[in-house]
Amino acid sequence: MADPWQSAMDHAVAVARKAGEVVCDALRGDRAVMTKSSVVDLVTQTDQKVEQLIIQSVKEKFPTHRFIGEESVAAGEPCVLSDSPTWIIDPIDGTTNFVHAFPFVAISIGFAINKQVEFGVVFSCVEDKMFTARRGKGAFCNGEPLQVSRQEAVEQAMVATEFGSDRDADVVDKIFQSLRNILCLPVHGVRGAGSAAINMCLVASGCVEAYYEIGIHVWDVAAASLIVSEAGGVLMDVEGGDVDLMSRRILAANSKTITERLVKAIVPFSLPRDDATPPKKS
Ligand SMILES: O=P([O-])([O-])O[C@@H]1[C@H](O)[C@H](O)[C@@H](O)[C@H](O)[C@H]1O
Ligand SMILES: [Mg+2]
Ligand SMILES: [Mg+2]
Repeated sequence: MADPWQSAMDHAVAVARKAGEVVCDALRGDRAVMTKSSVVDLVTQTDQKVEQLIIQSVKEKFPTHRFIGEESVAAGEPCVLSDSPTWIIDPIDGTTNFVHAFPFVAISIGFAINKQVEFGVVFSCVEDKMFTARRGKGAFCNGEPLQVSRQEAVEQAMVATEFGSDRDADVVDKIFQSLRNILCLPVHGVRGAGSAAINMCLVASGCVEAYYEIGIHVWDVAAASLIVSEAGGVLMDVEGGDVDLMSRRILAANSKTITERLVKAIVPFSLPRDDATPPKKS
């Protein structure tokens, strides 16, 4: 049977590529910086412009579909994942990188029905890498199949994580305790690309064995979560239960063995859920 969502996925790839051109062009010019939840939670006009570009272009083709977009939620739209077809958009994942022209930024577009991600598209535009996954049909980078690493010895693993944008001293202490525990397992190394979506695509590509972070949002990880699982990886909560994309926490790895070792090392904490914030607009 023909895939009912193939045309939506093709559209996502096309619009992600167009958005990538806008982002790469903007990287060559001035980038005025604004702040959101804190002085280190950054946003630019390009984030807003790219989100509008994606939403408008999807609306023209799929007028009944719903959206969860990072910048729309920041502007007061609700962050609700219903059973309806929903596009989950991060127009620039890695805005801090974008502001500093650190060359890892991605456009992330996930598409969910019945709260399940059906396809995911992550375009790392400076690298010109188009990561795609369709549920049940594998994960790809520029058309080449992806496979997670087969390394199950944590002592020989590379782990990706991020410091996030929370500067509360207690939170920062917990982040450092986790890092200390992981470095002393020991592991080969700890890395961070500055983009949750790219970190997860690195797991899917077999370049790092795992990525974890507390503080991410659903738009950072929705698309890449499918890319990881379709590449043979495992998704979990940082305390070891089922992953919940609204919970602000994620652990993505190549295997259950690695996730179980990391769960013991990560110092967990909780943040308000993405779907807990009441919308500012009625
Ligand atoms: O704000 P944004 O650049 O779209 O997304 C952020 C990036 O993915 C960053 O690497 C991660 O540490 C944050 O948790 C995300 O919110
Ligand atoms: Mg993001
Ligand atoms: Mg973003």
